[in-house]
Amino acid sequence: MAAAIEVQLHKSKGQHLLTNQRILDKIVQKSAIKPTDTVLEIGPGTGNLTLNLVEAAQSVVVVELDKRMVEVLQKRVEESGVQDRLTVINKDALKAEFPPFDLVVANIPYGISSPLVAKLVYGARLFRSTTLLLQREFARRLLAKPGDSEFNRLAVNVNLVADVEFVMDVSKKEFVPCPEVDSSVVIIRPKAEVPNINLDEWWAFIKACFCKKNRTLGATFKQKKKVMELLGMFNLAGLNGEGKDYISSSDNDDDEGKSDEEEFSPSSCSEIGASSFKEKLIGVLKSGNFEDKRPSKLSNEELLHLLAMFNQKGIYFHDHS
Ligand SMILES: C[S@@+](CC[C@H](N)C(=O)[O-])C[C@H]1O[C@@H](n2cnc3c(N)ncnc32)[C@H](O)[C@@H]1O
Repeated sequence: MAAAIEVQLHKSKGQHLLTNQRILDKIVQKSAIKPTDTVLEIGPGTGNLTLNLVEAAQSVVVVELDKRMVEVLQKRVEESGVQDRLTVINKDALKAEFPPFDLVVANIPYGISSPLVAKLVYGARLFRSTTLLLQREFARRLLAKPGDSEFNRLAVNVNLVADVEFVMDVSKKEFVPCPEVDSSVVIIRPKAEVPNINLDEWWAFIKACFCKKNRTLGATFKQKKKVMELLGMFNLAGLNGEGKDYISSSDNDDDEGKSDEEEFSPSSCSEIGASSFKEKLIGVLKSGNFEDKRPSKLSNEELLHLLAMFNQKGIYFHDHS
């Protein structure tokens, strides 16, 4: 049975408990848990979902930050006589090392959605699927396709390694206390095959391309700041045009509410090197017909192709932010 609220709930820790048993049942059913599975649950709270998971799986590992929650959860699990199937890790899920598990099922604190999804999909542990209850806007971004207004860096990076399926919307009224936002359930499944690329470089490249996601790539790579950053890296590395060219992608993400940055045009001798490098960058974009394209409309295949073209010209991406 759901509910059992014996502790004061803190909004700052995302403590909104899901109390509708029909929705809890559907989350468990959609997760397709096998009786031999070990399920990882992040943020079990007082255990509304946990009690359902323990019934379906061989064992459940929960990671919960709040000791008060752990005490209530353990009491409920003991009352149900299933404590042997539960392992509790009383830590921050972003810092804890996860033991082996088959799948994740969780109603997570929304404040850690982004780093937690990254930790799961890019983490060392192999798993079958991750069923997550997320803030609706975040779920929509995960599900977005190129050209959708919600499509951004998060969708690009997650879609490189995983497929995301929409399961259902959940109204904020189903939680205690009622949060300000609605929710949605999605299932994330790792792709069977992922591109054989340097992921650190991919993230830096995507960060550079999406620094203003609706700006053309030509405009992005003409920015004075980018070119000058590159020049700095050039001098630092002492490469002077030989070997790898590193482009920093320390810019802020996304485009809302910021004025455009100045385009690079050389005004002194020290800026001549950067000017020719800018031409090299634009040459790559032009040769692939990418100059007028906006990153928010490009598929992962197109972005992978562009990265390969930069690499062929000896240009590599590197995040030193
Ligand atoms: C949205 S509540 C979900 C509770 C429960 N799963 C449910 O559906 O009723 C999120 C839970 O995550 C816990 N939490 C918050 N930040 C956390 C973190 N960084 N690591 C682990 N647990 C966290 C909160 O204490 C809270 O119990």
